[in-house]
Amino acid sequence: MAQYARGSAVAVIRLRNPPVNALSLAVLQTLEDGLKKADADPSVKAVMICGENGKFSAGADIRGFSSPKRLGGALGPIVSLIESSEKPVVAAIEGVALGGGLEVALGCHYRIAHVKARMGLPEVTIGLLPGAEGTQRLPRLIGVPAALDMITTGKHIPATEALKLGLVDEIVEENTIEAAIRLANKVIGQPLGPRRLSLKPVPKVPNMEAFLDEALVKVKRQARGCLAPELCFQAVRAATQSPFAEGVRRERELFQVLLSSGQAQALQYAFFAERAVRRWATPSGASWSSAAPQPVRRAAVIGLGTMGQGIVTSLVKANIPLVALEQDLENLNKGRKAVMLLLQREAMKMEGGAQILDFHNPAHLQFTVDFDLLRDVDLVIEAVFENMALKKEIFHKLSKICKPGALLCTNTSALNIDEIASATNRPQQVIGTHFFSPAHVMRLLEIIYGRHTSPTAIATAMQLAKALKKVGVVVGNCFGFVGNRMMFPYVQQAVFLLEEGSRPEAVDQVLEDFGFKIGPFRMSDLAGLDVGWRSRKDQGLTGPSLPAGTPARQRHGQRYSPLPDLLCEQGRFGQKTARGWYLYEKAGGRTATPDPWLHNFLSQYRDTHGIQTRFIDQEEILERCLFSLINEGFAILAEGIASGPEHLDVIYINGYGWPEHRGGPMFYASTVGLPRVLAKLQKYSEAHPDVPGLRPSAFLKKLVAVGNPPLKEWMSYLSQQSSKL
Ligand SMILES: CC(C)(COP(=O)(O)OP(=O)(O)OC[C@H]1O[C@@H](n2cnc3c(N)ncnc32)[C@H](O)[C@@H]1OP(=O)(O)O)[C@@H](O)C(=O)NCCC(=O)NCCSC(=O)/C=C/CCCCCCCCCCCCC(=O)O
Repeated sequence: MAQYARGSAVAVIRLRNPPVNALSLAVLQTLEDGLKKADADPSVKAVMICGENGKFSAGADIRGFSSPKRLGGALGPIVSLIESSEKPVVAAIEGVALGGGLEVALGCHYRIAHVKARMGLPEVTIGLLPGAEGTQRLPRLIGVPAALDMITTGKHIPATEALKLGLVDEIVEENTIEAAIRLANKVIGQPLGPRRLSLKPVPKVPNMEAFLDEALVKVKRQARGCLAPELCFQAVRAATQSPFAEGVRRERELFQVLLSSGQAQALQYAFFAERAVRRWATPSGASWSSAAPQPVRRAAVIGLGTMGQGIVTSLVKANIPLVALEQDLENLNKGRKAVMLLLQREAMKMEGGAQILDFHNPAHLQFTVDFDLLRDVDLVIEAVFENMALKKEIFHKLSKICKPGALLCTNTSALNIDEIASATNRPQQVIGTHFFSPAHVMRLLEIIYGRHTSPTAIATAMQLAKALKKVGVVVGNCFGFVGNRMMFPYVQQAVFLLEEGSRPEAVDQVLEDFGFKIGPFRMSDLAGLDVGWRSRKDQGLTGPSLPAGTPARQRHGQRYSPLPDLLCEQGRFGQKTARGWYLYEKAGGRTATPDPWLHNFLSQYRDTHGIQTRFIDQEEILERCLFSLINEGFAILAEGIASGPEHLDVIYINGYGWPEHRGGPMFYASTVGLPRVLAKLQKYSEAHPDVPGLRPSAFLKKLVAVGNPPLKEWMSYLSQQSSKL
């Protein structure tokens, strides 16, 4: 609702819809009523619009977009109504003014903001554009380059930047509402024409067309198949080419295109999924609603390799004092140097960074080789390399040294949390925290509870994720947890496709065209082929422990491809050795070039194993890779490793470069239709009976049998059926 109050010559309209004053139809109705009332009341000389509880508005109620009938172009005409008011209207912006909220403010004649307020038009991030005339007013106010940047990226800007851009007239450090009322009183009677943005011309940019053409190339490159950025661009371009009213018509057309696109639904699903996973629960009944986190006043990181360096950087950025520990002085000095470099780079990106990131102060960041300094920390993150024996040794030591309440976290991408916990005297305080590389950049934190992990430990790890500005997703303990477990069959299919006739660049291209940031082979070259090789050796799948006489392309009766092992045996570890699935310009180089040596090697390999090379089309590449990954997702849900499909989707979007406009793998499966996913898996499984990853999961079959229910109902079928699965 919006609340109308009139105590003086200034009428106050307060947007009110907790927690973020989203603009529902009811809020809009009362806003409209308030404006009309103020207009009709001769004692009212000016109007001030603000939001309840220190927040202006986070924009249109996103949940309303799922029933487009009800939207009916509701907001644009109200923004016009504000602008055409004969009495000055002042927006008092506190907290956030986002999307439709900022568009309301753009309709006002004056905008005054609190210094801590943030503003933005983030519609593009939920697959839309600012459809309440924002694409036409913003360029008129702050110019095309700045408006394009805000509208096509959706970034939030602080009030100080908004002032520099001319988006607000004034910023205040104290009471914004009082300041806005003062301003409203001051401007009573002043001409409003120059304050009406729809009447202003779009400021000229020298060589506007060339500027726009260049901007479009950049927008398209960054969009990677997502429609909204380009349509946002087109709406702004319309502002530069047409009068206001025509630009608004164009904006509406483009808005409707986006609203009915599947992409907007996927992105809005992703928005709510990210919030839904905060409400974690485990099969034993522990949950966010009853578990309280314990404070983390001081932390420690063990191991200053690539992961440890990123984790330390993240903790410093979150202002958590910490001790960084290495096994010896040589590694400590190497690690310290790398961390300092990372922190300097991060500080340069931040306004006032060097002061904010106080990393030269040993009270905030201390480097040591002395385990004893870990006695009084509240939380330890072990980030040494993936070796069970080493990790157990460290945890055994930690359980002797650390104070009783300290939480012991292991950064692992696959190892058994229970086994690591068994080395301690406090398994209830051991938890997996799987960071993604680079750890100070990637948003995902997979949080893995073991058999004995306490609800407090989970709540504390989730709280840590929040402090680090990461998305924490709580999952159960199994090999590879959720993310990597789903990745195994995907990568396996990619390699099988090479055996059968494809090439790395063809497979990568299909998956990158689908929207992945990087295809499986480029990804593998980046991560280093030796990582998987070491793990396969540990599992006895290759290397000296492989029993003599094991067939080259079979393990435990299942199809196995030795191709990645053969590359490693040739010293081809990917980017670090300048050769892997591709060729690179130098060791550590980034530019992947298809490698004739590899093509030849693949042909010889097929000849050796009597494999007939065949042409594999894009559809088969996409389906085999994606559907096997999705199939594993259904198995994970059935086993209770994750409490809902949203968890899997949030993990894939934030940790594995899954295109957000496709909503995550499980959402994607729901849009393809589960019967189709099942039919395709059945087809491929019949063709490859020795590949368990293609054998449809019982849960998927069940969902198809009950009539392909919507994703939000999937888990209810699991509880009815779990005993029969
Ligand atoms: C920065 C935030 C605002 C706050 O972040 P944070 O403090 O971390 O809190 P969160 O956990 O993110 O959010 C708290 C809860 O609030 C929910 N939320 C947040 N924003 C919205 C929203 N816009 N709509 C609905 N719900 C919202 C959030 O889900 C949390 O609840 P829960 O935990 O999930 O239960 C941050 O939240 C943020 O960035 N929000 C999104 C901002 C955004 O994207 N805004 C743009 C929205 S689109 C828009 O404005 C488009 C305008 C174009 C034209 C529109 C024309 C039609 C308008 C009419 C609308 C009619 C709707 C009909 C519905 C009806 O009446 O029934």
